[in-house]
Amino acid sequence: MNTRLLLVGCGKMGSAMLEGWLAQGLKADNVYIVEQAEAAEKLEASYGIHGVTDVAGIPQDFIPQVILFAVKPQVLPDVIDAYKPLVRAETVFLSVAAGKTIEFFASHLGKLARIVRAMPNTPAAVSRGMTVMCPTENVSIAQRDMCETLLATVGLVSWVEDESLMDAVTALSGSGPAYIFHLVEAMAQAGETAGLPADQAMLLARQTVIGAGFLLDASEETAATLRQNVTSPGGTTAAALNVLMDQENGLPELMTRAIEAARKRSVELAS
Ligand SMILES: NC(=O)C1=CN([C@@H]2O[C@H](COP(=O)(O)OP(=O)(O)OC[C@H]3O[C@@H](n4cnc5c(N)ncnc54)[C@H](O)[C@@H]3O)[C@@H](O)[C@H]2O)C=CC1
Ligand SMILES: O=C(O)[C@@H]1CCC=N1
Repeated sequence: MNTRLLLVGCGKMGSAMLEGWLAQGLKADNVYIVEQAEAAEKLEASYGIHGVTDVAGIPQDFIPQVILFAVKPQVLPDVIDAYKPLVRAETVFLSVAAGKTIEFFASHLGKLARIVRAMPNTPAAVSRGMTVMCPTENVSIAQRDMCETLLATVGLVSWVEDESLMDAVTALSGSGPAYIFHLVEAMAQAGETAGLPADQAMLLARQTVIGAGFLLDASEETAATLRQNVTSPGGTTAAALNVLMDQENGLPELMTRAIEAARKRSVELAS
């Protein structure tokens, strides 16, 4: 956790990873963050990290091993060119921006830039993230290992060689936490419709999703077996699952449409 890190953008995703890394012992002194003035000051005050508002604020003798872009995909074209002077063999450019391709980074930073396109998710803040990465060929094994070590401290890591799969990854695990939070909202709403007071319905929905997640994590059984363990033949769960698992209008069909919409949006964000 002694990686020299330059983090560009520290909003919801950047701070989720940063909180996870600091909790795991990343030395604040090894981190520079480029952010807007107010955010940079807050980061300095709360974490003792070097916050700057511009690449020009980074000392010449700070040679980052990783430059992590965590700004919105839409602002990257205005931001990226300022980092071209930092291209060096010992520096990996790691991007978490949805949709932004390796070709986009190479076209701005040049062919010598070592680039890893990554897709994390916000549970990284509690070290339960899922990150998928895709490297350029010039990224050394040691640099792949360094990126993997960094992201593995805040969750699980997986790699893909085929970059086009990053759109599906983004749609599944990148956006996925939002689907689960919406599931909590939908269950609470349905509980209210079934007659429960709003705050009690939310308590039950939250704890059921949290408990199911913990059980899934602790158990060696598949999700299908854990589902079957709840389902008594002819009982209440079977009645609900008849609705949720309906071939035409059930959750699998709805989820397929939702994930396809997210995947298509990821493709669009490339341009
Ligand atoms: N929020 C999420 O769950 C996930 C987000 N991502 C990706 O992470 C990136 C950031 O997303 P969020 O954190 O959600 O957005 P955000 O809006 O919370 O954070 C972006 C940050 O960039 C800062 N910023 C804007 N212009 C800047 C500049 N010129 N230099 C430095 N910082 C600047 C903003 O002040 C803001 O704090 C996006 O590319 C998104 O696709 C990836 C995976 C999951
Ligand atoms: O919604 C987005 O575009 C980003 C990428 C994955 C999660 N949040």
